[in-house]
Formats: sequence, structure tokens, C-alpha cells
Amino acid sequence: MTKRAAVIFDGTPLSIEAVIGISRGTAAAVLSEAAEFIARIDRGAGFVDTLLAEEGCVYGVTTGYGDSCTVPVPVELVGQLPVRLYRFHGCGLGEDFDPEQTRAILVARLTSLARGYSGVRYRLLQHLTLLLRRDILPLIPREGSVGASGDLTPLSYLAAVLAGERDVLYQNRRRSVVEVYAELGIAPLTFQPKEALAIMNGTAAMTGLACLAFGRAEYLSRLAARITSLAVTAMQGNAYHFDAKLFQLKPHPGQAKVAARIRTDLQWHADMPRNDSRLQDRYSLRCAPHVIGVLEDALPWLRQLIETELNSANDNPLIDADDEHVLHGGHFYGGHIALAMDTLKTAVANIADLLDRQLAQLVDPKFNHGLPANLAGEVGELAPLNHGFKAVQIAASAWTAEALKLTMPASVFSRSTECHNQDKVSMGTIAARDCLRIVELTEQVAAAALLASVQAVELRGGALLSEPLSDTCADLRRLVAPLTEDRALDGELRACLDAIRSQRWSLYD
Ligand SMILES: N[C@@H](Cc1ccc(O)cc1)C(=O)O
Repeated sequence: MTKRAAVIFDGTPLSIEAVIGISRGTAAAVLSEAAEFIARIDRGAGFVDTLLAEEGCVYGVTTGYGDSCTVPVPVELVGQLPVRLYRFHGCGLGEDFDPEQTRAILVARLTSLARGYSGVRYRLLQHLTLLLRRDILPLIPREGSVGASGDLTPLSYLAAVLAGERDVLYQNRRRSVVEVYAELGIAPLTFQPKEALAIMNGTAAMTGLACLAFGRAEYLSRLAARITSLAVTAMQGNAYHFDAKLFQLKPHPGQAKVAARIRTDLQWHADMPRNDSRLQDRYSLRCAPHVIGVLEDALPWLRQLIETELNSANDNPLIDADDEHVLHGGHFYGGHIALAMDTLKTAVANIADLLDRQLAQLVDPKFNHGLPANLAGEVGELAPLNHGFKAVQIAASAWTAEALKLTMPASVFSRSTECHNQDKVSMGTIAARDCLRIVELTEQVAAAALLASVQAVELRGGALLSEPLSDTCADLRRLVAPLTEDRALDGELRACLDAIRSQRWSLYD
């Protein structure tokens, strides 16, 4: 077994890639055991205890939550308050987050709590790390967060599991956490007064999902460039639409990067004919760098938004043990992730649309420069029976429409909730869920476009291919046979989808 890379949680910033690594099982979560780090974390929890002893009143510790903050909780009942918090938020509905998403959510929460401003004990961080290391995954229903009191309801499932309540996914089975803890000899956590609030009152669900969406979108950008190169080759398009000088004259850096990628696929020998068979291709070929480039140019900015949120202390109140302050604020508000996800949704859905339009050209003998209708590969007397990629193109259009439909921004649907205490909320978690779905649909469109464009290149015959393009064609043929006689393609589309999701092809590195 290969050793997994370690991601250390010690209060220093984590990258999106670290979150993805742990979520996909290629990296392991390791909590720092440095004495200084442990002391810093425990100092925060100690400060909450001191405050409680000396002042007797701390928001969310000796008071009700949110709008109920004016309700004092008698000292003898304070210990029960965190248990009530995760219990009354146990109202999530819809399907559960999948294992990869759940790990991402746990990692995002651990990252934030490890900053040391949430007043939780080191012991709590240890337990959270243990869940990740033993892959004991809280089953978290996807629906029920407005993304601005933190992801209270989704994260209540994490709090409950830490405390030994509700169900987990363990070794691929839904089990009661009580049973799993008993089997593994794990003691549930008894929360200190602020700890359940610290777990729940933050943006970890939307932020974990955002990291995953970002990683997949970044790969889609590269894949869309490769598919464009194949489509241009198959339709004998003009390689000089991607000319270096041309892109210096409108120098969006991401757009130029995409043009350069396509150029290295297409302009691989010095005497490529310039402007030969057709002067100007349709926009889905000619403007591919302008469409994919929007995503590519957005990525650095989106990374900054997501990583800043990931590495922030995003609950309330924050505990500053060094200066002995309790800081009351609204850092559970996920507005930046909402913006990032609403933006990424649009940029990615445009990739689905671009590839769908390329596919529409490829199958249409009115536009595809002499390729067979529907890219049907059969010749001879059985040819009239075959319909090639006709249904695949129709399906890709359906996936594209579904993706485009989901681009409605979630962040504009703020509702005043919780007796008008939470009267402006982010809806960032809905944006992140929609974004992941758009990414998934776009991957489906990419799988269809990749199959079709490789078939088209082969049908064109005799086209000399650059090394990257011939490698892509050859490797795809290990997964999917050429389409001659019509057959169901769902299994092969799924194989191609798996290849995309596991980022099988290292594109343009
Ligand atoms: N997010 C609220 C706390 C809260 C917790 C649970 C709720 O049900 C409502 C509000 C705050 O920090 O102000």
C-alpha cells in the first residue's frame, strides 16, 4: 500500500488541494501534537471557563441562541445547553452528503477550529481527527441550511456524532454511532458549554463542498481545451484562431493560457497552413478560449475566496484568549462562498454549453465538413440502420439544459428567518450544492463530447495528430471501443466519467 501524504492541522493555512486529498483518500489528516499548539487551543477553552466562573454570563453558553440570546440559562442547566443545540437542529432532510463531501465538510470544520479562536478543547480536535482517520462519517442530510447562521443544521449531525448520537457511514454501512464507538472502544465526547455552538455555527458545509467543486472545475477547464482541439482537428478548423499574437492583443491571462493549450495541441509543426480551408470557424470553436478563459480567469480569484473562508475562524462568538476578549460578530455568514459558487456555476455551465455546441456541429453533416451524419462509423449495406451519436447528442443537450437551469444565483434568495434575527442570510450552501450538480452534469457533457470528438478524429482519417492528441485518442480507446454498429453507450460513458472524475489524464502540465 502506498503511504498517504500527511496533511498537518496545526493552525496554519490549508490549501484547497489538501481538503481534496483527504476527501478522496489520497492524504491523511494529522493533528499537530506540538506542545505550543495544544497549549494555544486549550487556552481558548480555558478562557471560556474563566469567563463563566468570573462573569457568569457568556452568549451561547449561559444564554439561549440567536434571537433567544436574551433568555438566561441557569448555571445548573448550562451543561445541557449544547446537547439541546444539536438535538433541535436535527431536522435536515433530503439525501445525505456522499462520503467525499462529508470528509470535505469535516476537514473544513477542523481547519477553522484549529485556528484557535473558537474556545474548544484540543480533545475535541482529536476526536474530529479520529473520525477522519477511522473514516467514521456522520450521515448529514443535504438540505436545511440558509448558510448564514453557519451551516447549523448540517453541522448538528457532526456535533451529534462527536457526542455519540445519530448515524454514521462506517465501512460502507449505515450504523448507529453508539454501536460503532462500542465496537472500536471510542468514548463519546461530553461537550463543554461552548463546544457544540463552535462546531455548528460556521461555514464548513458550504466551504467543504466549494473545495471539491473548485478542483473538479479546474480539471474541466483543461479537458474542455483538449476536447476543443480534437473537435477543431476533426472538422478541419483553423488552428490560427489560437494564434499567440492574437491573444497578446486581448491579454486576459486565463484566456491566453487556454489559447496556448489549444495551440500546443494543434500547431505542432512549423508549416501548418494558415487560413487554408476555411477562414473563420463557428464560435463554439473560434471562441473556445473566450468561453473556457472566463472560467480560467475566475479560478485564482475563486481560490482566494474559498481558501480565505476555509482558513478563517468563522463561528460566533470568537474567543481571543491572548487579549482576553469575547468577540461577537457574524463570521458564520457565508456570503463569499455564495458568490464564489454562484460565479463558478455560471462559468462551468458555459463549458457544458460550449461542448454541447461543438458536439452539435460534429454530428451534423451540414456543418461538420464531410464527416458522416451522427458520426456513424458503419459503412456498407448496414449503414442505413445506424444512428451513431444521435442520441448521445440529444442527451448532452438535456444535461446542458439542466446545468444552465441551475445557474440561477442562490445568493439573491435571502429570507428573513429565526424571528428576524437572521434577517439576511447567504444561501451559500444551496449555491455550493447547485454548483456541484452543475459540475457533475458538465462532466457528463464532457464525457459525451470526448467520445464523439475522438470518433470524429478517427473518421476524418489521415489527420496527422500532435502527440498530446494522439495520446488522448489512444488512451480513450482503452476505455471505449470505436462506434461502428449501434450499441448502448451508457456503460462506456460511465467509464469515461470515472476517468474524468479521477483525473486520469494529466492535461497540459
Ligand atoms: N448563529 C447564531 C446562533 C444560533 C444558533 C442556533 C440557532 O438555532 C440560531 C442561532 C449566532 O451566533 O448569533
